[in-house]
Amino acid sequence: MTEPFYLDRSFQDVFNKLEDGIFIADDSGYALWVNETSVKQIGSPLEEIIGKHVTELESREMFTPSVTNLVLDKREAVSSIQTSQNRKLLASGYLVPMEAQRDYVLVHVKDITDMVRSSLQLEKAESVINFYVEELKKTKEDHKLTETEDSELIGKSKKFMEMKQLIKTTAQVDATLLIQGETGVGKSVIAKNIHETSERKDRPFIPLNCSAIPAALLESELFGYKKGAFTGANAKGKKGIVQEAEGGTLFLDEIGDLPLELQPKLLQLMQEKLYIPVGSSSVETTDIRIITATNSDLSAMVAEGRFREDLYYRLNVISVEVPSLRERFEDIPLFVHHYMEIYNKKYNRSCILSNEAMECFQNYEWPGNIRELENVIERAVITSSTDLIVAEELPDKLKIYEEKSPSRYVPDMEKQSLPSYLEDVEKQAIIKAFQKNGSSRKAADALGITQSAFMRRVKKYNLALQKSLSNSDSVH
Ligand SMILES: Nc1ncnc2c1ncn2[C@@H]1O[C@H](COP(=O)(O)OP(=O)(O)OP(=O)(O)O)[C@@H](O)[C@H]1O
Repeated sequence: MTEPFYLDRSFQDVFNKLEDGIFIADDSGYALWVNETSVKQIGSPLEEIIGKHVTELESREMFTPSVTNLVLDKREAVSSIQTSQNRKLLASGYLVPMEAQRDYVLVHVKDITDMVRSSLQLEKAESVINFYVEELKKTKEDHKLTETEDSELIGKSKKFMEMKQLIKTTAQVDATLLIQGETGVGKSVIAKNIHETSERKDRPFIPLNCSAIPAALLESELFGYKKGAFTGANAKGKKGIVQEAEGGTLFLDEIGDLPLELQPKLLQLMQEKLYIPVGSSSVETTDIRIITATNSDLSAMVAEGRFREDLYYRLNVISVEVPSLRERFEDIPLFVHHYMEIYNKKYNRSCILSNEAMECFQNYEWPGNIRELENVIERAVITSSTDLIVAEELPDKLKIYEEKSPSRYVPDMEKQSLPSYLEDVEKQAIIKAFQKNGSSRKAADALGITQSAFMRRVKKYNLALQKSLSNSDSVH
């Protein structure tokens, strides 16, 4: 039985104005008084609440769990998340001790549905953000995989070291530079390296491939245009890359493809640091360093009247000849290791080249130079059926080599440590013995080691062994 409960009228008014629910029960758990918000939260008329035991209200699914019961059980303040009418409520119950009367329980109930929803949305948003951050990291890594680190110029051969010394010196002086060399030797990488080691390194490096842009558009691409310069032009006009490169370096690749009619304008830019945007009558000044590159024979083009002589001499203040890969064959293993590491990581493999395959790399002429070598390695890592890439798996063009010609392959102990070189040799021996003998026991016999020693090494190097290239039985 509930005793009559008296709550001062002014308290009732205050409690009824609250946006949070107030629920008062006696010390046996019978509801004595609730404010208007609480009635709405419970979702039942007042007469179905007052005088009822909280266990009954709970069993009629007006709310669950009952915080009043929890307070009465523990005889201390309790907070709990309640569910009522599919909403989430934070209910905090307090035992209020009374001197003259029986104690009672006061429960303060805050609707936190929207907060929970936004925190869930926040969680979701966070997980989406995390997903994109991870994807971005991966993309960055992939990007790093194919783009050599700017400052990293691979090569230790004498020819390459001499060239490196020259570019180191020229980076410091602000002179115009012409980089010459076959396709894929690294002219663009060198231009960027020069910029990044020069005093202009904090300003933009803007590359433009003269052969990639139609001759008619090249002038506006270089110098920009004023509004209304020609039909189809952007109404506001457009900045040229000369302006974008201000203070930095403009790298003009394939300069041999610069149309004859534009050549005087480039000469004016180089000599007087002046240019006129298309459709403009005013002359602009600029402060940029110009580096150009070509794989054409510019002096022959001059002789044939296809390139202006004065511009040729102006461009060629300092000339850097980048050696072809066949002129620096000692560097081939460095590039092989470099790209093998990159593509093993990218395709989750642990491939190595057999000595014969490395010989093929060393004996091939590489007309496409480093770019071609990179492509061959990527293809081999993708297509090789075992971790040992053998000569037979290489493209036909590489397989044509004189069996009897002395090998040019000398392991580079500066790039590869002795233990890592010996590991490569051991891996090769294991893979080959298995391919030849078809079982781990016979392969171990052939190598003069026990079968368990053989298997230990297979495990150590994580090798996926196959009997032959066409046989897919693997050891594990
Ligand atoms: N010394 C080097 N060290 C590391 N990577 C290099 C080096 N030289 C070239 N590469 C790589 O070789 C590839 C070709 O280089 P790059 O594009 O600079 O050649 P290029 O001479 O400018 O070619 P093209 O004449 O066809 O424009 C790139 O992937 C580049 O990262």
